[in-house]
Amino acid sequence: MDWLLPPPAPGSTPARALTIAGSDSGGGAGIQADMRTFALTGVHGCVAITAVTVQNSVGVTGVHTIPPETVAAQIESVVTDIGVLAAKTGMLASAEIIEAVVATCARLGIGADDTIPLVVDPVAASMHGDPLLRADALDAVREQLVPRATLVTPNLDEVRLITGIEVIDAASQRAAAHAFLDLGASWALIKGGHLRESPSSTDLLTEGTNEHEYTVERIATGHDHGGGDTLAAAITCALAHGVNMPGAVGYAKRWVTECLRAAYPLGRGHGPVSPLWRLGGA
Ligand SMILES: Nc1ncnc2c1ncn2[C@@H]1O[C@H](COP(=O)(O)OP(=O)(O)O)[C@@H](O)[C@H]1O
Ligand SMILES: Cc1ncc(COP(=O)(O)O)c(N)n1
Repeated sequence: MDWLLPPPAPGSTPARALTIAGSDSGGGAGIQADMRTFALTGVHGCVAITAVTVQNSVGVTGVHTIPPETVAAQIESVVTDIGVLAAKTGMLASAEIIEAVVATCARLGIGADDTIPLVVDPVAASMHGDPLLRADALDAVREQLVPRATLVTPNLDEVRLITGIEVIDAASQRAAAHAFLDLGASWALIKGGHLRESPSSTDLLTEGTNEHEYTVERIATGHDHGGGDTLAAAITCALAHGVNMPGAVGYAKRWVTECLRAAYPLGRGHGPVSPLWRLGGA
């Protein structure tokens, strides 16, 4: 495991990262997935909660959004005191919350090259198909959130929703990446996990000039809840450690692949990908 990020020395202040996302009461996705990956990577995680979801392994039965000014205040509070080296967004729930997050990030130098990298996972729905973003928030995603992103990490359903592009092969995956760059993201990572009939899963990263492909043989598991969050959280950790973008994505792919291998059943539905493999159980 010589590819892992170095752990902090005991008692020293670790790298800090911020997640701006929703809470998953089932503990597999959202804020909880991010904090699992942050902690097991040796990164101190700060949080700005955008929504409380009532969620278990079967689905989402309730969403209670946090007032946008409280979301903004959480970000401001931790960034101005604790200081973060990278940040990510997950479920942002509404156009009002997106506007508050983008304005606060702009003021604090998060994203769009103001030095603190911002990873945007444009979460629209849970894996069960339950909505996590209001339909009228898509314009705010396109016009405000994506242009702030140092990196945007959509899955193929989010690509279709945000750009209208149906990814079916390498050419349409490339077109999707360029559509996100045209919207204003600095880098785009188009995840291939949803091409379920393919024997491998390929993610494509580009900033418009260079392309990087990350291919992993498809792991057979019904337990992949929180996979996208875990990938984006691991990228955020690597960026907080100063790794460059292609290296950070390479690191995160190895991380999420181990987490997919270690995924476990939970409840009556889909279990989570698991960073608990890091604890080294037999
Ligand atoms: N069965 C699988 N085997 C290997 N890698 C996978 C598998 N499913 C998803 N991945 C990878 O996990 C990450 C999350 O992917 P994806 O499922 O596309 O997004 P999301 O979790 O946001 O829906 C990506 O890096 C993807 O390539
Ligand atoms: C609070 C929250 N954030 C994100 C997801 C997406 O994760 P998944 O696609 O695995 O359901 C989720 N289900 N809940």
